[in-house]
Amino acid sequence: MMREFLKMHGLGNDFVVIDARREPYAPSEAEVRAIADRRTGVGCDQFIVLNPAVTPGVSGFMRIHNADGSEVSACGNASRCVGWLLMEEAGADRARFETNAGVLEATRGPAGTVTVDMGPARLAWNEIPLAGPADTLRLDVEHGGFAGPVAVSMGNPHAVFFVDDAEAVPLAEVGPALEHHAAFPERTNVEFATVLSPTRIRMRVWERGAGITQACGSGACATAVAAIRRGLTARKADVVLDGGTLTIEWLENGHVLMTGPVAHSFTGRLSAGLGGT
Ligand SMILES: N[C@H](CCC[C@H](N)C(=O)O)C(=O)O
Repeated sequence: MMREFLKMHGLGNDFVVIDARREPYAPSEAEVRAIADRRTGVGCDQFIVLNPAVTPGVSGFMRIHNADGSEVSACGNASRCVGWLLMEEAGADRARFETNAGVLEATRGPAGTVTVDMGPARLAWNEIPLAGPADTLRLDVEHGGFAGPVAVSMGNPHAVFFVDDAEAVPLAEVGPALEHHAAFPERTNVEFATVLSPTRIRMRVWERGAGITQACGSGACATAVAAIRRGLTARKADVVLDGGTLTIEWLENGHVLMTGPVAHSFTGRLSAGLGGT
C-alpha cells in the first residue's frame, strides 16, 4: 500500500503527517531519516504518525519523530496541525489527542489559528531531565560565551538562554554542543531569547534532533515560562520566531496554552522504498 501523507507546517516548522489510525505504523529510525531527507525523501523537521488512541475519549495517539530518527514526546507546532486535522475531520471546535507526554486538547483560535493546551510546564531537575539535582532557574551550563540557561520541560527538554540580541547568536556553531551537553542525559532543545517588552520575546532555536528550525512550539512555551519565572514578562506573551509569532499563556494551573497558525502544503504518497509498505 502506498501510504498517503500530508505535508504540513506551523510557521515553517515542517512535518510529514501520516494518519495510521486504520493501519498502525511504527517506522524504524532509518525510515524516519529517509522520509525526512530533504533531497531523497519528502523532507521535514519532524515525522508525525497518528496511531489509534489508547486512552478512551481521545481521537488518536500522536507519535513524534525528529529528522534524525529519534522519537520524542512533544511537538507544539505539529500538535496544532494534528488538532486542526481532527477538528476538521469531526466538524468540531475541539479535539483531544494523546502523546507520550499526556493528553492534549486543541481548540479553534481567532483568524484560523489553533490553540493547544500543551499541558503543564515541568520545572523540577528530574522532570527536564537533568543529570543531577540543580536549580533549573539558572543552570551551571556554559558554552561559547553563553551561560546560565533556564531549564523547562514541556514533555521535552529545553535550555533557554536570555541574551541581548537573539539575532546575533551563531546558532549553528553553539547549538550542537549545547544540545549534547552532559547536563542533559536525553539531550536538549536550545533557545536564545531577547525580551523586547513585558509581552513580547524574540527567540531563535536549535532543536534537538533537527537543528535550526523556523519555529518551535514547545520551545516557545518553554521560553515564555522561563521569562515569567525570571520576572521578565507577563503570563501571556508573544514569542517572535524566525517563521512568525506564537502567543503563549502560562495559566495559574500550571498548564501552557499555545496559539498559532497551521498550514497544509500538499498531499502525497510514499513510495514502497520510502516506507510506503
Ligand atoms: N525537537 C524537539 C521535538 C519537536 C519540537 C518542535 N518542533 C515543536 O514545535 O515543539 C525535541 O526533540 O524535543
